[in-house]
Amino acid sequence: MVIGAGPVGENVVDRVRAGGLTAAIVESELIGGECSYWACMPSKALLRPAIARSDARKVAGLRESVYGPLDAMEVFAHRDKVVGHWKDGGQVDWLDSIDVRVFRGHGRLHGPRKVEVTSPEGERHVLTARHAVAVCTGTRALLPELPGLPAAHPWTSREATSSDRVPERLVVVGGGVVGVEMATAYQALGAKVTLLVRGGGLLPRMEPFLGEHVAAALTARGADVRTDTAVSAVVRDGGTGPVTVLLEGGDHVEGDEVLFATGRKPRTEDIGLETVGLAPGSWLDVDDSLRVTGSDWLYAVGDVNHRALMTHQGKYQARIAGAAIAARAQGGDSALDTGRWGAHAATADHAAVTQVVFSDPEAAAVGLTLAEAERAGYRVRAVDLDMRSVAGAGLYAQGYRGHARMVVDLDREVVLGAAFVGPGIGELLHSATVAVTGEVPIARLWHAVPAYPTLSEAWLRLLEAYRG
Ligand SMILES: Cc1cc2nc3c(=O)[nH]c(=O)nc-3n(C[C@H](O)[C@H](O)[C@H](O)COP(=O)(O)OP(=O)(O)OC[C@H]3O[C@@H](n4cnc5c(N)ncnc54)[C@H](O)[C@@H]3O)c2cc1C
Ligand SMILES: NC(=O)c1ccc[n+]([C@@H]2O[C@H](COP(=O)([O-])OP(=O)(O)OC[C@H]3O[C@@H](n4cnc5c(N)ncnc54)[C@H](O)[C@@H]3O)[C@@H](O)[C@H]2O)c1
Repeated sequence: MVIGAGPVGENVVDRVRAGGLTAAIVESELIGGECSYWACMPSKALLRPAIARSDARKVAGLRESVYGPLDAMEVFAHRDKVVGHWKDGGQVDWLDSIDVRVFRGHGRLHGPRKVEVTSPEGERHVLTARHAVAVCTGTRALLPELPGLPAAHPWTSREATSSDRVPERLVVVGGGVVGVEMATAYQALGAKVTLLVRGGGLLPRMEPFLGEHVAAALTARGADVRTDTAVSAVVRDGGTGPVTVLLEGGDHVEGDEVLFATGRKPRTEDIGLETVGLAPGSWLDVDDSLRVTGSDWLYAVGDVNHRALMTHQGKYQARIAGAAIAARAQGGDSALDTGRWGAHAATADHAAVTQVVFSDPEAAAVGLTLAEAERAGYRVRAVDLDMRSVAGAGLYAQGYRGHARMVVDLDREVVLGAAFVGPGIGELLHSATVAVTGEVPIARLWHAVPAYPTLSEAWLRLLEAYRG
C-alpha cells in the first residue's frame, strides 16, 4: 500500500509490481503529485523560454532577432499544456496499465500495516497491506510566522507556478532554489523583481560561487537582490492590491505580489502517525532501504524523509525501496544487499545527490561541496576553473561567464563532488555524477576524452589543473 501518488509513490508501486507483488495507491489530489502540477514541470515550462532567449542573446547574428519581450500569455498557455491542464487522466491510465489499484481520497495509517482511506464523499475503508506500507506524501510550502502574513495572501510555489498573470512588481522572500528559479522566470516575463535573502548569498546549500554568479546575473538584468535582509512583517490592506513587506531595521519594499519561498514542511500532520507510535507533523527517519527506523513494515520515500528533496532523488529511493520490499517479501532481511552501493541501499543519498538549478546561468552540483568534504574528515583538494578557458564555452555564448570546481579525495584520488555554473551547464552534470558514483580514479578519468569544442572540455582543464 502506498500513500501519496506523486512521482515517488508512482515509482514505488511500479517497482514492487516489477518485483512480483500486488500494489495499491491512495491519492487525495492529482496522480502525479506536486512535481507534475505545481513544481518541477510548470516551473521548468516557465523557465525554458527565459533561458533559451538569454542564450540566444549571446550568439552573434541571432541576438538582434530576440530582443523583444517574451509573450507571457503564450508561455502560460504552454505551461498549461505541460501540466495537462491540471488533469491526471494520463497518469491514471498508466497505473491501470501496470495493474495498480488507485484509491481516491485521504490516506491515514490505522495501526500496523493498515491504511484508512476517506473518499471525497466521506466514505471510509480500511485496507490491510500484506507486506508493507510506504508513505510518499511529500511536502508543502512552509510559511514563517510573521505579523500580517496570512491576511496578505502571499504566493507560495503553488501560486507562482500556476499563475496566469505577471505582477508588475514581485517581491520574492527566500534565496533557495524556488526563490531563485521563480525570480528568474518572473523577471524574464517582465516583472520588476526584488529578492530578499536572509543569509549572505543565494543557493546556500551549494558551493558559494554558484549563488554569486546567479546573483550577479539577476542584478545585471535589473533585479534588486538584497542579502542579509530579514522580513519582520507584511501589510496588505483588505488582502488585495499592493503589498508592503517590512524589513528588520525599518526599511520596506512594495510589490503587487509577494512570494514566500522559505522552505518546505512534511505532509505528515494528518496521516495517522500517532497510531503507530510516531509524531504527527514530523519528517520520517529511514535507513538506507528507506524503511522507517524501528519498523519492519513501514517505509517513507521521497521528500517526506527529508534526505534529498528532488524528484529524481525520490524516484531513485523509490527504485531501491520497491526492490527492498519485494526482496523482503520473498526472503526476509537476509535476501537484501544493503552494502555500500548495494541493490537495496540508497547510497547516493549520502555520496552523490545531484541537482540542477534552472536559473540563468544554470547551476549544477553532485556529491560533496569542499566544506562538506572537509567536515566529513576527507583529505581533499579543490580544483577551480574559470569556464572562459574552455573553447566550447566561448562558442556556446559570447562573453561566456562560468566557473567549475572539482573536489578530489587525495587519499583515493577520486572525485567526491563537482559543481558548475554557466549557460548550458546543466547537461554537463551527468558526466560528473558518473565519475562520483563510479569512484573513477583520476588516472582513469585522464583517458575519458571530452569532444572538442564542447563545454565538457571543462573536465580536461580540471584534470590538467589537478595534475599540474
Ligand atoms: C517550485 C518547485 C520546483 C521544483 N522543481 C524541481 C525540479 O526541477 N527538479 C526536481 O528534481 N525537483 C524539483 N522540485 C522538488 C520536487 O517537486 C519534489 O522533490 C517532488 O515533488 C517530491 O516527490 P514526492 O512524490 O515525494 O512528493 P509530492 O510530489 O509532493 O507528492 C506527494 C503526493 O502525496 C499526496 N498526498 C499527501 N498526503 C496524502 C494523504 N494523506 N493521502 C493521500 N494522498 C496524499 C499529495 O496530494 C501528492 O500528490 C521542485 C519543488 C518546487 C516546490
Ligand atoms: N531545480 C530543482 O532541483 C529544484 C527546484 C525547486 C525546488 N527544489 C527543491 O525543493 C525544495 C524547496 O525549495 P525552497 O527554495 O522552498 O527551499 P530551500 O530550503 O532550498 O530554501 C529556502 C530558503 O529560504 C530561506 N528562509 C527560510 N525562512 C526564511 C524567512 N523567514 N525569511 C527569509 N528567508 C527564509 C532559507 O534560509 C533558505 O535559503 C528544496 O529542497 C529544493 O531542492 C528543487
